[in-house]
Amino acid sequence: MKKFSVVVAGGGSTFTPGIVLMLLANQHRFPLRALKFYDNDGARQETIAEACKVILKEQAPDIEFSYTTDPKEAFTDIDFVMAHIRVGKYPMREQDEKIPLRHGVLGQETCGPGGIAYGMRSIGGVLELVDFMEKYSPNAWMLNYSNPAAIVAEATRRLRPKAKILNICDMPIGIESRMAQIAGLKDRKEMRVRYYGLNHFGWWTSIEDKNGNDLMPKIREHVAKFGYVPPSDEHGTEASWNDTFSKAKDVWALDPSTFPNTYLKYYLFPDYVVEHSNPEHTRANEVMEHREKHVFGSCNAIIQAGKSSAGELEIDEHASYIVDLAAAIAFNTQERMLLIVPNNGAINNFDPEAMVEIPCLVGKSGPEPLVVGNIPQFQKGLMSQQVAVEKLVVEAWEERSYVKLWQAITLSKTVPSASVAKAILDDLIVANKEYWPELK
Ligand SMILES: NC(=O)c1ccc[n+]([C@@H]2O[C@H](COP(=O)([O-])OP(=O)(O)OC[C@H]3O[C@@H](n4cnc5c(N)ncnc54)[C@H](O)[C@@H]3O)[C@@H](O)[C@H]2O)c1
Ligand SMILES: O=P(O)(O)OC[C@H]1O[C@H](O[C@H]2[C@H](O)[C@@H](O)[C@@H](O)O[C@@H]2CO)[C@H](O)[C@@H](O)[C@@H]1O
Ligand SMILES: [Mn+2]
Repeated sequence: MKKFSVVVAGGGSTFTPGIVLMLLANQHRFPLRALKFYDNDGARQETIAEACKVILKEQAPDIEFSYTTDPKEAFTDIDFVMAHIRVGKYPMREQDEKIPLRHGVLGQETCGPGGIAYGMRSIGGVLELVDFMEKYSPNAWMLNYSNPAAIVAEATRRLRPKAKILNICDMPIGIESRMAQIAGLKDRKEMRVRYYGLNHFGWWTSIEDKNGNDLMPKIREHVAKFGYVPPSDEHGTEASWNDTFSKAKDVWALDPSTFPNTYLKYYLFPDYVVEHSNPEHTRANEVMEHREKHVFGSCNAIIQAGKSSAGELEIDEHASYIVDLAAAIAFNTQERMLLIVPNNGAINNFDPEAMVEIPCLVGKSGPEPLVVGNIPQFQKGLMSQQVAVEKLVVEAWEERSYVKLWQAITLSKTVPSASVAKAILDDLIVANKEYWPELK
């Protein structure tokens, strides 16, 4: 079987060790000859990389491993780029979440003004990765899950239309895992789903088992009472995430014929989110206090001891969708996956140039979207407003336009008025002066 060369862009990510463990657990279906890390923060990456070096030496010494901050070294002779960068890292995520709250508007990583600010930072970073890939390994594919995936996907559609890049998200994977548990199945892959929307803004319309039996009624009975909180939670979900999974029951009530992506809570219940937010301590603080501390603490322990058992790194099961995708391209498996792709008529009564998150069959030439057909007025109205926000952000970045970015924030369903939008925008400009293009 052919072996592949992969570069992880954003090697210093807290998700890198879990993804490396997942890649090692999937060598039978996606074997590696080489694995490289690339990051623009060498110190952050070195800690993650030196610990992963110990793990790789123990488990797969024949995989050639290296890490670098040099794009030419990183992107030469690779088959896949797995990209998960966070431009501005957690300190800027904290600003994305706290600045809107100062103006009575929800602060979130990928939604609302926070997501717009994050998008204005991410576009340049991801386009740079695409250009490195095309310069040094023109036949490679980029599997991008750098957020905000919706804005990044629109930017790559518009500004790198020929690039071999697939934009993906693991939120549906996580929710489907919970749905499978609720339905009494062992794994989400025992389900066959139909879904449509934008990234972090979608709905399931059909869920069947492999024999075509409708699982919606059983799942619906649970979601109506408990949202996506499963009967037993072996993973020990963090409180704020548990609240999000529980709130899905209220989001579901707005269209009981479907199941919602959890992110719709931010657009349909922004008042609830603001009431339950602490402007001094947001999700970014939780992640820095938990995931970042845990991952870097484990990596340092592994480096000190020279053995992986000294740390408590866990395989990122959800990330196996990345191998599903890479294997589908490498071996033409025709895997059925939710991907963020140009609509191009798949949703018949929606903008053909919108980037939509829908089921696709994936093979060596990339994704082949399945037809969705017409969508209802409620979802169409919500999606039209949100996709206009995402498109305006990309136009604002490309044209360096203050007014278009003001329009984008004003148009967001999470923002009450143009005056509040302007106040938030002016604060975000100051906070992002190192990262955004200068607006005129
Ligand atoms: N698509 C999804 O469903 C999904 C799921 C989980 C995480 N993510 C995304 O994965 C990314 C990583 O998340 P994290 O919490 O581990 O962040 P993190 O800050 O721990 O890691 C991000 C890394 O990217 C690096 N980086 C930033 N800008 C860069 C650039 N221009 N070039 C190269 N490297 C750069 C940083 O130095 C850092 O090491 C984020 O974008 C996050 O939103 C997406
Ligand atoms: O607040 P964070 O940084 O913990 O999570 C934000 C990300 O949340 C989603 O990814 C989840 C995923 O859905 C879940 O199953 C599990 O794997 O954890 C992931 C990260 O927590 C969302 O899809 C991402 O886009 C967000 O960045
Ligand atoms: Mn996501």
